[in-house]
Amino acid sequence: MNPFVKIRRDLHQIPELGFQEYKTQAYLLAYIHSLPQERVAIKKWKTGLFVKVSGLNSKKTIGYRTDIDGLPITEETGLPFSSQHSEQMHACGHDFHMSIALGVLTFFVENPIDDDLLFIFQPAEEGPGGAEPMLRTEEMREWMPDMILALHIAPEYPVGTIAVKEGLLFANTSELFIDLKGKGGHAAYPHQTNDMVIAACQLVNQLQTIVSRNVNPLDSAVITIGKITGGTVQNIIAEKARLEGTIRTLSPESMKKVKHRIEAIVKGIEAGFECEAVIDYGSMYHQVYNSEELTREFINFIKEADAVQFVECKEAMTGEDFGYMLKEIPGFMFWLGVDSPYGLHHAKLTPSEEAIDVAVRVITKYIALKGNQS
Ligand SMILES: CC(=O)N[C@@H](CCC[C@H](N)C(=O)O)C(=O)O
Repeated sequence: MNPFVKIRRDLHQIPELGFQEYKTQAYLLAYIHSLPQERVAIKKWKTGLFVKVSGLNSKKTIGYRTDIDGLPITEETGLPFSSQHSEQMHACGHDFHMSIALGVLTFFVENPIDDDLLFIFQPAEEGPGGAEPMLRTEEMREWMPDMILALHIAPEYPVGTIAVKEGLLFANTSELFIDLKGKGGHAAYPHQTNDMVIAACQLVNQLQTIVSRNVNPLDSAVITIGKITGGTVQNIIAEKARLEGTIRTLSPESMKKVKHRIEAIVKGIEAGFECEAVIDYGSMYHQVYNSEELTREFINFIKEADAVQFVECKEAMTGEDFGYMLKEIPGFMFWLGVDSPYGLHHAKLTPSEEAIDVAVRVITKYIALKGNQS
């Protein structure tokens, strides 16, 4: 078995949520320590890692970033190497991202190039976000890359496909939490209460009018409420309810407008139901904007490469805190085809492991080309 497929399977069994990636960090460290150490320097940051591989005659540093956290999902793949952690799963491919990063890292430890390489193993991509605080660290300042790249698995594309575009690739995101508090009471006396289950239902419906009525149809936005909680038991009218969701927009300006509308609608619910509402926007991610020049060059490289097909994709409403890194460092993110019948964030996501070797080969070739140019 390809050693990086084995690594993917090991990591798949130990998914951990943002900033709790202790076993993952220990696994990554044990593997990296097993490599020849002459050119390797490691710095821990919370549950993440910075790993520098020194070049032979460095003029610049090339960064490669992988995320390392899992999601709160109960796995339903039935795979023999399924998650051993209850209600946690690598359902967004970060096990793939990490094994590919280790494959690339191993190659350059064994085959050094001119330039230095910085591998960033970043916690908490699914939330609350590790990229922005990592950027502010002394370690990052000291080892700041001159360019950076990252990938994300794409279940909808076949293995051997790389999909990318110049400019905007992923949306601006903001989490959304709304707490409603009214007056609970006996199920048979609704006239004496302010029912927060009804308020929450109304609010969800009204929030969905923002995208259809307030956002320019030629622009795009998404408001998804992924979780509703409220009430205590079937014959008590709920005093409290909570909505948890996320907002996606194609520009920071649209994000402001959507939030303004959310606040107006929530005020209306407060007035209409005589209840209190508190909005919390949680964490926000800057859009992923690919450097035109580097992406164009990468696309030309892919077009020439054996065993990979280039697909020019459209922007997606997914979010990625890698956007913060791209705000400060020229670079790009791309989609790697992994051909899964179930999509990202699904309990049955089963990406094809053949994509791991494809990715390691293509990325090492690209980095070798860039890192021997000085
Ligand atoms: C690639 C991907 O799926 N990323 C996540 C990022 C989530 C950020 C945050 N927790 C939010 O929901 O706004 C995504 O859901 O797009």
